[in-house]
Amino acid sequence: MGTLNLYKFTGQLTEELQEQLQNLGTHGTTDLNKFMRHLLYPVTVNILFKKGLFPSDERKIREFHQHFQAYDEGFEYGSQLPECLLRNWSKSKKWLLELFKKNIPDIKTYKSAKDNSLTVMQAVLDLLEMEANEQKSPNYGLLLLWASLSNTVPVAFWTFAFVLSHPNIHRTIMEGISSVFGTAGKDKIKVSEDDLKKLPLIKWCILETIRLRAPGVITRKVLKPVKILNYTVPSGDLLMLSPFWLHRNPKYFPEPDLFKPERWKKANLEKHAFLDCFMAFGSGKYQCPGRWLALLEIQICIILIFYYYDCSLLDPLPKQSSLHLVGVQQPEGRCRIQFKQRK
Ligand code: HEM
Repeated sequence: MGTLNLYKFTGQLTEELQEQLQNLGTHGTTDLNKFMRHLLYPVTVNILFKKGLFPSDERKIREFHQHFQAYDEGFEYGSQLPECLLRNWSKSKKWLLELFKKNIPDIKTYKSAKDNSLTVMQAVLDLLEMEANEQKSPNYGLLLLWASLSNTVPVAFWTFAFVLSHPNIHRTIMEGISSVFGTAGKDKIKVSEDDLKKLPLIKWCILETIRLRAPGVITRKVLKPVKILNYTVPSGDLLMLSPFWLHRNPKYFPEPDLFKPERWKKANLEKHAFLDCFMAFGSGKYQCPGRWLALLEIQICIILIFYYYDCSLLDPLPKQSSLHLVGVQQPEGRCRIQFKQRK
């Protein structure tokens, strides 16, 4: 998932996203959060684990959504409290673990029809086999599933909502997409690394969204006493850093509360460097390994939606919920969009 292999995902992501968008129909009104889940759950699962792992049967899709959402919503408490206190959360966790237990043999032997490359989960399974730790495979599967969906879906939601609530930015993005891919049509398009480079505003919008909706805290347990200024923090204590508040410091991000994608012009994104003090993906050894894939997935998602559909927001930009400290901020209340296929 590093930057070297990243663009090998471009074709797959474009195809999977187009497949899902075909189910959307020609026009309609829908809840934006639900829309993003229906688009990104199958795409992410089919790419990271194996094509076809995401169910195609209506009832099973509903079951997956219900259990993943219950697991995601309860994660902060569920990962710390005894499971007997959180029956529903525990039930959904077991359901998801069972899904992986059942499918791991198929994931292991899966071969892509196009090339022989491994999926991300296959690479994880190989490592577990080398470490003779295979009994933990379903748990790693669930970790990868949660890490890949729990932040990417709300970031895609917010990016879309921010762009639609800034008409000038929306217009510039639409013009950019038309200049690269031609006027809208119903035909499938291919998205290349070069095309993405011609549309930097989309990437800036995603990063600006992540800056504004960054995780509340990132935590580390102190293993050896550490001196910070005049304090010595003893081992066993927890040290926390808040990307959310750091990103609101005007010293590092002038006019921090405004959605200003153009501030990302200064970042050397070609060299894969973010702006100084941008900490939404953590830092150091345990920095998010999926960060470049997440950006790529959301970029392509935005390009395709705007290429095929004219969209508008039917509700004001929702507030962010203050319930979650871990992970990016979730929206509070409904936010509907209207979409109509472009001719
Ligand atoms: C915009 C979307 C995303 C955001 C904001 C995000 C953010 C984060 C953060 C803050 C961490 C903790 C870093 C630390 O402790 O220093 C993390 C860890 C992780 N992320 Fe992401 N992430 C995103 C998308 C993804 C995706 C798409 C994947 C998988 C393909 C992924 C896989 C992981 C994994 C496996 C870890 C655990 C790393 C470890 O503990 O060594 N993330 N992410």
